[in-house]
Amino acid sequence: MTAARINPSILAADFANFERELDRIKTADAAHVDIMDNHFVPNLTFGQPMVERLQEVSPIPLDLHLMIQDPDRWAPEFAELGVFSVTFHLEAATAPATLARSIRARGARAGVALRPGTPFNQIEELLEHFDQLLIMTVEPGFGGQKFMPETMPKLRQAREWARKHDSEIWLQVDGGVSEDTIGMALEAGADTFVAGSAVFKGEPAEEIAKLRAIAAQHAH
Ligand SMILES: O=C(CO)[C@H](O)[C@H](O)COP(=O)(O)O
Ligand SMILES: [Fe+2]
Repeated sequence: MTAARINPSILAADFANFERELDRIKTADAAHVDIMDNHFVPNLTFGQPMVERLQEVSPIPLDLHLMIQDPDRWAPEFAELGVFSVTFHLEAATAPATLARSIRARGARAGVALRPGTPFNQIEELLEHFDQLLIMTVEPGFGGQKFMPETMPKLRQAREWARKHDSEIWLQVDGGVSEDTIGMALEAGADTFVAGSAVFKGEPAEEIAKLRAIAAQHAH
């Protein structure tokens, strides 16, 4: 497996200083941007003008996590902004495979996310259309929640699927990822790690390096 990717979530950053905060995580692989619409989840964050500006100032690629209703309508517009990846929730989408094609056609990687309660078999048949699968390890909506180990069997199923299909799909986990929990997700087959509070609780560059070091140990 290639080296683990660490994507800090700017949901845990200082909202008054995004340019500076993005600079503090420049050693990461991508900045994870949580888009919430106060309908799909009970929280509200950023819209397109904000993403457009983040895209201009960020030294690293943007990894968008859309926690919104009607992604069929909005995800292509976000992809249009030139971001690295756009992930929408399966539970909110009407035509997931068509949407994946439309995201890719705009030059972004297409991702699909599953809530903790959504089983793997609901995405299995469609997974070949995606570049990345996001397995939520908390209920989407808020940072700082506790990692749910009960989502690990689903991650194992996804890793097994990738092996069987000789697929290079990235398997991402998001929610409660820290020095204490990243090992569990690595063992279950994740290769991309979103961490908000764990990165911004201290000096981000140091916290990113710690997570990378743990991942490197697991690789051997
Ligand atoms: O999608 C999310 C919440 O819905 C965030 O990306 C996630 O919660 C990251 O925060 P933390 O690492 O603090 O759990
Ligand atoms: Fe997220």
